[in-house]
Amino acid sequence: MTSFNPPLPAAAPTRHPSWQRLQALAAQGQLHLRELLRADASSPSPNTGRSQRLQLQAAGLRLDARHQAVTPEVLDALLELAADCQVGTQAQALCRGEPVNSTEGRAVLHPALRAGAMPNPPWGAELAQRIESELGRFLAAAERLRSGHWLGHSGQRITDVVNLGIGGSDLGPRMAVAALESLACNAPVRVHFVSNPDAWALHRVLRPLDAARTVFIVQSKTFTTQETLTLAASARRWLHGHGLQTPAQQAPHLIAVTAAPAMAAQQGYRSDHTFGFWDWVGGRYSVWSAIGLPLAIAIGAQAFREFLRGGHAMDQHFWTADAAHNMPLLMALLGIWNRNFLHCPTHLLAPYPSRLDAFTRFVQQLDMESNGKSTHLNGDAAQVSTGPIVWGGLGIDGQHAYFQLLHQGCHRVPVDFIGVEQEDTPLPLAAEHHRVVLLNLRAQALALAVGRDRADTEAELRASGLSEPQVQALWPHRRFAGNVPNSTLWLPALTPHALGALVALYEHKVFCQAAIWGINAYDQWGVELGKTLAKAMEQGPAPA
Ligand SMILES: O=P(O)(O)OC[C@H]1O[C@](O)(CO)[C@@H](O)[C@@H]1O
Repeated sequence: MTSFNPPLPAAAPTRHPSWQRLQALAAQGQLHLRELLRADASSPSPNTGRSQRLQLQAAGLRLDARHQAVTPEVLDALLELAADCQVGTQAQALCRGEPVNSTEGRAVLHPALRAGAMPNPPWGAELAQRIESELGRFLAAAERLRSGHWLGHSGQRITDVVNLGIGGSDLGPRMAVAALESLACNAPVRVHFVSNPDAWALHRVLRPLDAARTVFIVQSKTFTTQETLTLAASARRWLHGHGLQTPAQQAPHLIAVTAAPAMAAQQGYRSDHTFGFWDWVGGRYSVWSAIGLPLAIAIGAQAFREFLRGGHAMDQHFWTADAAHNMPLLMALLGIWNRNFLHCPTHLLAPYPSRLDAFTRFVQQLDMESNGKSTHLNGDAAQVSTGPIVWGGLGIDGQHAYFQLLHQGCHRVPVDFIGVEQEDTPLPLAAEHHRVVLLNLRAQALALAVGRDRADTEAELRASGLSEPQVQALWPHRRFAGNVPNSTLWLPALTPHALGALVALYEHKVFCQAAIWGINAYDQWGVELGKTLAKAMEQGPAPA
């Protein structure tokens, strides 16, 4: 830790008049979403009204937030809150490399990793040059593996790469490789991921592999994470057991990615097989750095650069769009309305494309490790609820599992649906699959918003021929309260560019919420405690 220098003495947002106005608006009670949507449809000024303000486009993505339970007055007050909390000023401080991670005295500059040859970068040309040089190094390694120029000890071409890492050193590249499977499945090298030090997790992956054709990438920002080092030691033992006994024999089969290259060197990793990043890249924001190497191997250097360009396109939008048209800011503000004023403690992510299955787990770390905080930057205990519990999974599967609770349970759970407009699967009936998927997404989003009221339910039961006493006995069980806030994000297709934009969108959303709540999104002292205790327990009896 270099210094303790909070750039802004952020305190509870409750001090702002806009917060109090929002409280008053929430206390007044709001129209049911059914009514809001009816009013939208009959609005004399559909181009300036609620509906228009809740539909935005950015970096090729489309946000439809018309199912959010906000009136124009609420939207105005939320925008005022963003202005009061100086979200824009805080975003500029981040880009200038100020130590916005104030408890660790660190800058937070992951947007620099995806900025390419941006003119006059706020973080300086020298840093931009260092980033480009490391990017060039690891992309060249990815291409050498893909083209068969990176050979194993016995001169054989590499067919399998196994990523060993956990948390941010696993979730980002794992999610992105799965999301871009239409590119990855044609790769000349298969990419596998192991994060869990449970022996079976590694054994399951290694069982069919040929050691002479396998490369391990040991990914760890700190190079001290016990889970990853346990896996790495076991991988080396496996190489040894398959005839690669000396360090020289093992060297072509081992790559390290870390912000602590000296630690990797101490453990015997060759410097030309070590790729670096910097302490100003948080683990959960590191997929844009050399931590993205498995992704680059799976999709190739050109497509990886396209992924970076997608992220940068969202950055440009975030930095330049005015507040009312700013997609990450709007998502953050709607989340704050749901969390702090409608008192929804959880937030569901429901991607519908099966290739986005791992996206929820990725956002869980991004959001919950960043905004799971209860201290304002000025040291005060949190006066407001901060990050929600983020959960979910593939929407279609959820429909047949936990969506019942969303429709008729006692919790109000805001939802982000995610869909793709264009399907690219080479199956004869792919268009029909896509139609069914989208139909379900749209039906769920609408059902959650409007529900089904007593009159409609009664009418439906009467129409089915039931007697009046039967209708009266049954309607409460069939009623859906609705009024569940939800948004749908549309990707044009599952491309590297769209995925990059989607990831950056959620990163900026998390940033905006932290800026408003006045918390540090970039430290994680809670998980550090568990690590320290595990080490202490290894050395002696468990502390009481
Ligand atoms: O990359 P490392 O240093 O192995 O850390 C892995 C993960 O551990 C954490 O520090 C805590 O879980 C995460 O923030 C990080 O992504």
